[in-house]
Amino acid sequence: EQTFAQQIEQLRQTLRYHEYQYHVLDEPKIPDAEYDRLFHQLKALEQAHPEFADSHSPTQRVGAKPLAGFAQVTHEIPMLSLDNAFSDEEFNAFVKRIQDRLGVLPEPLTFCCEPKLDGLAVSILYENGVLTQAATRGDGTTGEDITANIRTIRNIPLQLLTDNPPARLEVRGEVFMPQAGFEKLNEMALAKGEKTFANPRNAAAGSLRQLDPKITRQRPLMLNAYGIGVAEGVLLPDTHFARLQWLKSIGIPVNKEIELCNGVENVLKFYRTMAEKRPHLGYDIDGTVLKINDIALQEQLGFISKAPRWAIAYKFPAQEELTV
Ligand SMILES: Cc1c[n+]2nc(N)[nH]c2nc1OC(C)C
Repeated sequence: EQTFAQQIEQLRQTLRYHEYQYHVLDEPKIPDAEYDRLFHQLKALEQAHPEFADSHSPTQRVGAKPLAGFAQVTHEIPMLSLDNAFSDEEFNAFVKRIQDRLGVLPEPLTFCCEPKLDGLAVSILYENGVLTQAATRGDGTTGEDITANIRTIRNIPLQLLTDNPPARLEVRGEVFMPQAGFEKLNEMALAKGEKTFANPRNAAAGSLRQLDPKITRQRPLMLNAYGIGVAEGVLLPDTHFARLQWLKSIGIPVNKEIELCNGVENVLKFYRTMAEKRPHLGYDIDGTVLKINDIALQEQLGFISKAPRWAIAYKFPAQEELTV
């Protein structure tokens, strides 16, 4: 016979596990209806036993009341932008600059290749495994505190799925709105005579800038992590790809198109493959981000004033503006 505290704790663990299977592994183990039943069972138990309230419970996604404004957050590590390439020649020139700078290079040079999601870059801080703060990129140094809104995004865990979480871990990634959700949102806005959004990126930005988390919660937003900022109390893997795999293992969603490419030819093949996949992904991307995978090499290369020397966004030609 379980105590109420044990029932509540067990339901919280079960729901976190199923959120991970669904949102991170894309391998749900139970039907959505069963998940909903467990969720409402936990909600009822927590309401009946407020002495066991816990702000990190999977039920605690919607902030209390609307904010009057957004507080400012200073990024401990600046969130820099990326240098762009618009042709193979420009990408090759990027690689040549790296070769000139590093002199001897591992052969082949391994790149971690990622789709560049067309959303908003955010920073999410977990302290001792629980989500404590989230901010927009802002100007790279200072962003807006959007913690309450980030907490409403279903594929962002409120608690990391690990028994020994880092003291502090800053996850960096892109919040975006899938195309299907964007079209549904605009249909509803039209039906209600409200303003529609020009594209999913604007819809994501508008949804994250809502002062009322109850509105943000109704918007179909998702996160895909692409990097780590601050990390304390944990020994991180020594390649970028392994770091992303580690993030995924502790419950952080990472885009499934990301792959390692050895040598420039394979990187350019990845770029062309992503260009072909682009119309069928179900979300907007505006190019790829191609990063030196080895962290030691990244640190040797460092950053130009505003962007890293070790990464470049190879963008697609601007898509003809879709008239919504
Ligand atoms: C600004 C940015 C944006 N993106 N998007 C991806 N996929 N990776 C990535 N990395 C970024 O910056 C790091 C290279 C520092």
